[in-house]
Formats: sequence, structure tokens, C-alpha cells
Amino acid sequence: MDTVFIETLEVEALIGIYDWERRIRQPLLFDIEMQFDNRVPAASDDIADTLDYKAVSKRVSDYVSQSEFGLVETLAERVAAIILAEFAVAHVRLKLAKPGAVRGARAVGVIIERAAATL
Ligand SMILES: Nc1nc2c(c(=O)[nH]1)N=C([C@H](O)[C@@H](O)CO)CN2
Repeated sequence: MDTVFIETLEVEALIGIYDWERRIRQPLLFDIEMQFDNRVPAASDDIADTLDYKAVSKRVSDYVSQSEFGLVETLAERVAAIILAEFAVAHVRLKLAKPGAVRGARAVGVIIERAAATL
């Protein structure tokens, strides 16, 4: 199957388990891969027939910037569920990276894969 992807979508959010993290906003980076049949929009060359990566990016950015979770795991699950529920996506792979959260590491975070059928 084919993929529509969004790479390194940066969004600032309130996230973290420590007191000091509840008082600041931190950058989060999203890599999102969404299963989608490329042949359908390719046949019509019509944006209405495709999975609009701009629309997905805006929905994710709007949601994440308003979110206030403690764990990256929770936020990743919520974002994946939104994508599967609101867009024509059967399977999503999502990497959520929290850069600078651990000294010595460029980023930490989670990678999850979810399918609409298992929601
Ligand atoms: N698996 C996780 N481990 C940790 C998380 C998390 O969300 N998932 N969060 C923290 C802190 O908020 C950390 O990011 C602050 O540096 C620690 N471990």
C-alpha cells in the first residue's frame, strides 16, 4: 500500500510529568505515515480525491497545541485516533519526538502503529 507522509511537524505543547514542565511549552516533532491508495488521486489529479496532508497537519497542530497531557504516550494515542477517525486512513504510523528532554539525547519519544479496524 502507498503512503501519505508528514515529516517533522513541529508543534509547541504543554507536556511532561514534572512541575517545571507544567509551567512551560515545549516543542514536539511528529512524523506521520498514513496508508492511502495513491492511484485514486493520481487518476483524477483532484485534491478532493486525496488525503490532504495540509488538512491533517492543521488538525494535528490545532489539537496538540491545545493539549496538556503528562506522557507522550497519551498524546500519541490521541493523535493517531483522531487521524483514523476523521480522515480516510486505514493505518497510521506515528513518531512523536520530544527533543532536548533527556540530556545527551537529540530526542526521545514513542513510535506507534494503529489501524482503524482495531479502534
Ligand atoms: N516513556 C516516557 N518516559 C518519560 C516521559 C514520557 O512521557 N514517556 N516523560 C518524562 C518527562 O516528562 C521528561 O520528558 C522530562 O525530561 C520522563 N520519562
